[in-house]
Amino acid sequence: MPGRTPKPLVAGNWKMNGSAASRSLLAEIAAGYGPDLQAKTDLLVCPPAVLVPMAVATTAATTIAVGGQDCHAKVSGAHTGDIAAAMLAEAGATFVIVGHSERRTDHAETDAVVKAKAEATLAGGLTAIVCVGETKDEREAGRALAVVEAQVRGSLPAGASPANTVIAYEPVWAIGTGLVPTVADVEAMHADIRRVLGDLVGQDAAGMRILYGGSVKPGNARELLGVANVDGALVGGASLVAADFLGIAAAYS
Ligand SMILES: O=C(CO)COP(=O)(O)O
Repeated sequence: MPGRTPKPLVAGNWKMNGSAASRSLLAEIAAGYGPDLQAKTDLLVCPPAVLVPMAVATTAATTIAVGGQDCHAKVSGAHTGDIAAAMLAEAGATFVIVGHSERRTDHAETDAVVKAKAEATLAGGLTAIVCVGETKDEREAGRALAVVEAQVRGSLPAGASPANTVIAYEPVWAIGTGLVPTVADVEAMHADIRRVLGDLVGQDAAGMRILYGGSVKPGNARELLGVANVDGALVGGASLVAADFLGIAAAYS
């Protein structure tokens, strides 16, 4: 059976979790990521920045990619506590998550800030995972599609292509709650994001990966990830348990 196009990506966002002991989690994930799984699904782990070198070293003999969870829009300078895309790249990361709703909320990141960070990611030679998603109030008001469309238009980096940019649709109300949208709602949203990408990048839209995120677990992965235009998952809590993360990755096998 031919694999899906674009090739699905299952990405783990560890958020502010993990320690040096997470080496064993990564070793377990690596051990379970066999040739069949590798052929169908790409795997990425995004630990806190200080754990990136450990994750890179632990996965060095595998095809598992490592990413950061944020970067600054500037390449260097007086930005205490921040980290540049090039620093993540030097540590061996190849992806950066930008515009996660937790950062949009905790750090008041606007679409313009997210776009600048995504552009810094591309300039550093890494792939940006640009996160978008509506709140519960916005969905209940019937504004989900419009809100996400505006976020995609406002956050997509200049020069975005399937090789350097991934979109992650994460409804804020589904993150860490166990709640998930209906298959019909996921299908409608992902189709709409594809349409908007068509406006923005033309034919390249077809090859750009659009991930779903928000309470993805092994038990719902096949249903959610099997939806048209869902090209993988951005996984929070379940990415911290090897069997769960691998179980989600197996959704496309
Ligand atoms: O925010 C998320 C991934 O970035 C999703 O988190 P959960 O999978 O824990 O709901």
